Amino acid sequence: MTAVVLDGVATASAIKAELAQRVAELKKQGIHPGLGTLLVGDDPASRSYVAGKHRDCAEVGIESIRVDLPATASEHDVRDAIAALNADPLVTGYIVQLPLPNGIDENAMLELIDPAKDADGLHPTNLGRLVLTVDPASSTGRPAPLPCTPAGIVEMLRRYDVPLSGQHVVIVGRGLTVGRPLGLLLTRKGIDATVTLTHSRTRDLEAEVRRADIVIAAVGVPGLIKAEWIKPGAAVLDVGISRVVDAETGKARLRGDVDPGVADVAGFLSPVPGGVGPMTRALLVQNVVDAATP
Ligand SMILES: Nc1nc(=O)c2c([nH]1)NC[C@@H]1CN(c3ccc(C(=O)N[C@@H](CCC(=O)O)C(=O)O)cc3)C=[N+]21
Repeated sequence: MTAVVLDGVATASAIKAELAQRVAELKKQGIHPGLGTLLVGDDPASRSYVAGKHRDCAEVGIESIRVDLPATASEHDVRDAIAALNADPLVTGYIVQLPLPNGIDENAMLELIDPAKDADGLHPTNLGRLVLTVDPASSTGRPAPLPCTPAGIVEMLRRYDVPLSGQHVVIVGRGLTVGRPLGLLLTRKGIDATVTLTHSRTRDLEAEVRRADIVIAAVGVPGLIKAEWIKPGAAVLDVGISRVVDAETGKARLRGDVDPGVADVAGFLSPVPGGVGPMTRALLVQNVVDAATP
């Protein structure tokens, strides 16, 4: 058996085409969404992600405003940049690219973001709203922005008709941007998955993964999830991105958390690259467009 590939590039393109139409309508009403990015330091991976986000904005027809600070920037400099983004009327939503350099308190910086401009859904107010909203159908007012990777994962599963209600999802990794908010999102009413949230101290990871209808791996350990761990037909979504040097070619390449042999056992596979990464970016643009929509 060979898994159906969950194609994040094609799915993200479809979402961006829908967003481009919404943006054209907004512009007719004089509303111009704009994404700001704040990048501190010169990590090449972070640079390439930020560049991708600006390309997506151009594709959808929204402005993007890029703020880059050197690796030597102080926490005070970062605070000033965040205050400027909060005040800039051209920036209707923005992100602080993580990780920040050592010595800068990430959580303290996230708290400084204006929650109304929080395109990543990582301000404590918006994370709090994610916790508070068990049933989105019964909540009133503007929905809080969702963290982009969890939202992208759910959107991908929806568009491929992978059932979630009552299904057992095993998440590998408890990080701020993926595992923890994803567990909250998947257990909402209307989605209704059952979630096991595993991490580096989980006693028997293999045994947990074997029980899963859906496995979502977001830890950054190349090849951690083995084919023998996967229930035949299960959906496997790879969210890990590690840069490794290929033993044969000597070139740097991307490796996910999922061993390639999983493709022979799984029913669905979201690969790296070309899976959840592009979906994350599409849902970021969606958050910006949503925030600008009256
Ligand atoms: N505040 C904040 N928000 C984030 O959403 C955020 C962040 N910080 N820090 C880092 C992670 C990582 N992340 C990715 C987004 C897209 C791809 C992506 O498009 N990946 C392509 C390939 C990219 C490549 O070739 O390097 C793919 O998987 O096909 C990857 C990684 C967002 N993150």
